[in-house]
Parts: sequence; C-alpha cells; structure tokens
Amino acid sequence: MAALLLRTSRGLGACLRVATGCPSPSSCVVAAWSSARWPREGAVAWRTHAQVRHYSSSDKLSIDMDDKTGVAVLKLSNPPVNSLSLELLTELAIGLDKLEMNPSCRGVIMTSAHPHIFSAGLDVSEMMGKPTEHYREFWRAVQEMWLKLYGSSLVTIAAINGSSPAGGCLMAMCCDYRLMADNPKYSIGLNETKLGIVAPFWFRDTMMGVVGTRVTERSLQLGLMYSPAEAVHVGLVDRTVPEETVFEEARTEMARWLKIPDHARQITKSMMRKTTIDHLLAQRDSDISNFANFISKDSIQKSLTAYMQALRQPKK
Ligand SMILES: CC/C=C\C/C=C\C/C=C\C=C\CC(=O)SCCNC(=O)CCNC(=O)[C@H](O)C(C)(C)COP(=O)(O)OP(=O)(O)OC[C@H]1O[C@@H](n2cnc3c(N)ncnc32)[C@H](O)[C@@H]1OP(=O)(O)O
Repeated sequence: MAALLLRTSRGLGACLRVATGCPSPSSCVVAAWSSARWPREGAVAWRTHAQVRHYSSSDKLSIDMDDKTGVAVLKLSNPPVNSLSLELLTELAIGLDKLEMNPSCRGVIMTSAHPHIFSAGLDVSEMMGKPTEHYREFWRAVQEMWLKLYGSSLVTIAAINGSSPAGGCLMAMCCDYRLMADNPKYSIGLNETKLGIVAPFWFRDTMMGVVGTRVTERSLQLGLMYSPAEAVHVGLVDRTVPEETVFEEARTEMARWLKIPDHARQITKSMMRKTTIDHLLAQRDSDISNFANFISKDSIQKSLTAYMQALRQPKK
C-alpha cells in the first residue's frame, strides 16, 4: 500500500524508482516498465466487480475501463473544441496514472466525445494575459500529461475523429497507433509557428519518432496541417478509415496489439522512448522557465492575440 500511495502522489517515474530501487530517472526506465505492470499489492485498490468502471470524476473527460477486455476508453469532452485547459490537462494526467496503476488495464483508446474535433490543442487563453506563475503551472501540467501519455506502458491508440492541431496532434503522436476519420475537412499537424510560437524540443522529438527528421523539419518550420490522406502519406497517421467506423477500427487494432505479450512490448516501447523522456526529465525546470519567459514577451502576446482574433472571424 505504501508503494501505491507513492505512485499516486508522486507520479509514475518516482514510484517506479522506488519500486525498482533505481536512484535516478535516467537509469531505470526499462527496469521500471518491466516491473510496473506487476504491482500486485496495489491491485486491490482498483479491483471491481462491475465489468465496466467509470474512472474520471471530471465532466471534461470520461474514462471507462472494461475489466474483461483490459481496454479503457478515454474520451475528451471539453466543448466546443476540446482545448487543453489546465484543468483538463490535470485530469488527463491523473486519469492516465490511474489506468497505469490498474493491473487489469492493458490498453487505452483515446478519442473525442464531440464529432469533428479531436482536440484544438492547448487552450490559448491559458497562455494569454496571465501572471508568470500561471504560465509555469500550466506548462508543468502540459509536461505532466506528455510524460504520462508518451511514457505509458499501456497500448495507446488514438481514434482521431476530427481535427487535431498542435497539442491535439501531440497527444495523438504520443500514442502507439493512429487511426483518423477519412473526412478531408479534418486536419492534423503541429502548427505552432503559425501562432508565432515555437514547439519545444520534446514536441519535436515526439514528431521525429513518428515521421522522421526531414518531415518533422519541414512540418515544424512551415506549421503544416495535413489532411487525413496527406497525414497517412507522411506517416503521421497510420491509416484512415470511414468516419463512422473509427472507434470500431480502433478496437480491432487494439486486439491485434494485445496479442503481443505485455512485457516484451513494454520493454521494446521503453527502449524506443527512453532517451526522449529522459531528456525532458533532466530539463523540466529550465523548460518551464523557457516557456514562461517566452510566452510572457509582449511580441508573443501580441501574436497570440492576433491569432485568436483571426480565429474568431467568420469562416469563408
Ligand atoms: C523557445 C521555446 C521555448 C519554449 C516553448 C515555447 C512555446 C511553446 C508554446 C506552446 C505550444 C502550444 C501548442 C498548442 O497546442 S497551441 C494551440 C494551437 N491550436 C490551434 O491553433 C487551433 C486553433 N483552432 C482551430 O483551428 C479551430 O478552432 C478548430 C479547427 C479546432 C475548430 O474549428 P471550428 O470552426 O469548429 O471552431 P471555431 O469556431 O474555430 O472555434 C470555436 C471556439 O473555440 C475557440 N478556440 C479554438 N481553438 C482554441 C484553442 N486552441 N484555445 C482556446 N480557444 C480555442 C475559438 O476561438 C472559438 O471561440 P469563440 O466561440 O469565437 O469565442
């Protein structure tokens, strides 16, 4: 139980270091992941007689866990555009942590409760006209969500049922597999430069892990948004499917991934992602300071204001 409390209160990285006796975040990720799925003493806390259990207490996020299949469905539900506010980011990190701690959970399907928008990315209003302390808190929450999702040992599948700019694209890229509705009106990509802001190194590295260096360099500099077909072409999305089948296709894909023994897949995933995760863990505080300084600049605030005004103009 002590280990369980450490897990919930200090996050997966810290608890895993305790569980494995590893002194530093950088030296224990592989060992940690290989043992993370066996915290049997913590099992009692999440065991339930019902087959489907509702996890999240937030109205902005629903998480339903099916104990029989081991698959959780995480639905973003923050109208109108599922923007990632401080509150939603915090709920996401907590929800992902709970799933990670649940020994019967093996996979998560992430999707949107609202058709047409997967997520509009970070809530721009959280980055405008606020005190520096708020920017620091907000950015820590962005980091935390990324660490939990990118660092998840579970199979993660993004069922992208709408547009997914910037932070929305980041969440999808953190997943192990991406299916997108084949509606040409939808788009996905890291468009930060179009807002006059710069995607930090861990956004870049996440994208490089998915599409490689050249496509990332072009996509980031130009702030490219891709149609679903283009996204498949550059490897940003694994495949498109008819809009009405996105969720069922995600379930079928999940079943394929769950045929692989967890320990072998988890250690492999860890090997692929460890360097990128360690890079952020080693620079967390300086990354927060960089963000807070950058976003507080008058020129950046003006850029964001102009971007939001343009967004509010009636669409042609
Ligand atoms: C040196 C470097 C150091 C450190 C790093 C520094 C900086 C890094 C910083 C930040 C990284 C940020 C990543 C992000 O995620 S930024 C967010 C980018 N997101 C976008 O650009 C999306 C913008 N939105 C859209 O494109 C569209 O809204 C849409 C396609 C998602 C949906 O289109 P719709 O036509 O269906 O809806 P709209 O009418 O456009 O919007 C409805 C409503 O929602 C508001 N809104 C939209 N997106 C956001 C958002 N991201 N945040 C807050 N609010 C948003 C929009 O203004 C409308 O509001 P009103 O109803 O008009 O009030």
